[in-house]
Amino acid sequence: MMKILIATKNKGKVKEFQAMFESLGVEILSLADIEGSPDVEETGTTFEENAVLKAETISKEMNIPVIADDSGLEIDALNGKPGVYSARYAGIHKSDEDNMEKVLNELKEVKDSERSARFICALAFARPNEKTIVVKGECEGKILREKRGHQGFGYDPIFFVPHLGLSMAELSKAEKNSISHRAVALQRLNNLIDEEDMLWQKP
Ligand SMILES: O=P(O)(O)OP(=O)(O)OP(=O)(O)OC[C@H]1O[C@@H](n2cnc3c(O)ncnc32)[C@H](O)[C@@H]1O
Ligand SMILES: [Mg+2]
Repeated sequence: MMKILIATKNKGKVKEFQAMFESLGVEILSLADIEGSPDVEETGTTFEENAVLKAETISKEMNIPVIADDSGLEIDALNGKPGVYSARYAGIHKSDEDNMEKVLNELKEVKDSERSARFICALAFARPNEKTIVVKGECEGKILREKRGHQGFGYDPIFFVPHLGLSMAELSKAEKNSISHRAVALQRLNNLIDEEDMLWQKP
């Protein structure tokens, strides 16, 4: 079975990639499996830049193919914030809970009709001596007034998916992985790789 390293330390992302890659016959490793792996500083101003930075740094260092995910939440009433700062919105050492609380507080006075938001996921696939591929996926929704559900990770409990009538944290793993920003991006990456005739699974 082919193995791919996902350059992330986020356990929520790793679980979702493992589930989504299962059907492609690819085994997923993450930076959590590699002792002493470096923290790549996310200095980019876009999701794509940060994904490329993370993937290329680790791919060069280890000389293997690497996928990196840079993702986050864009809220229209906050002019796109927290955006690329989603992981550290409430501060560097703050938790998902703190981040959600900050968002809920900032949106206290915002009407239901103006609470539109989207999750964004940029994936970069970096390989030694090849051009890096970057794709982006989105998932549209609205910010709730309080947390709902216990599945998923990050901002999922405050993100409402209108066409399903549930929060992202109320969806089963399979449901989230069929509609999420990460699923859309991975599908796009898979299509590009098929076009390049470079299938995940080598014969
Ligand atoms: O950089 P790595 O090591 O991959 O891990 P990270 O957690 O720092 O990941 P990002 O820099 O991409 O920041 C993503 C932020 O957006 C949140 N996020 C990303 N995908 C999400 C999802 O599917 N559901 C809820 N929140 C998500 C996540 O909780 C983080 O706060
Ligand atoms: Mg990060």
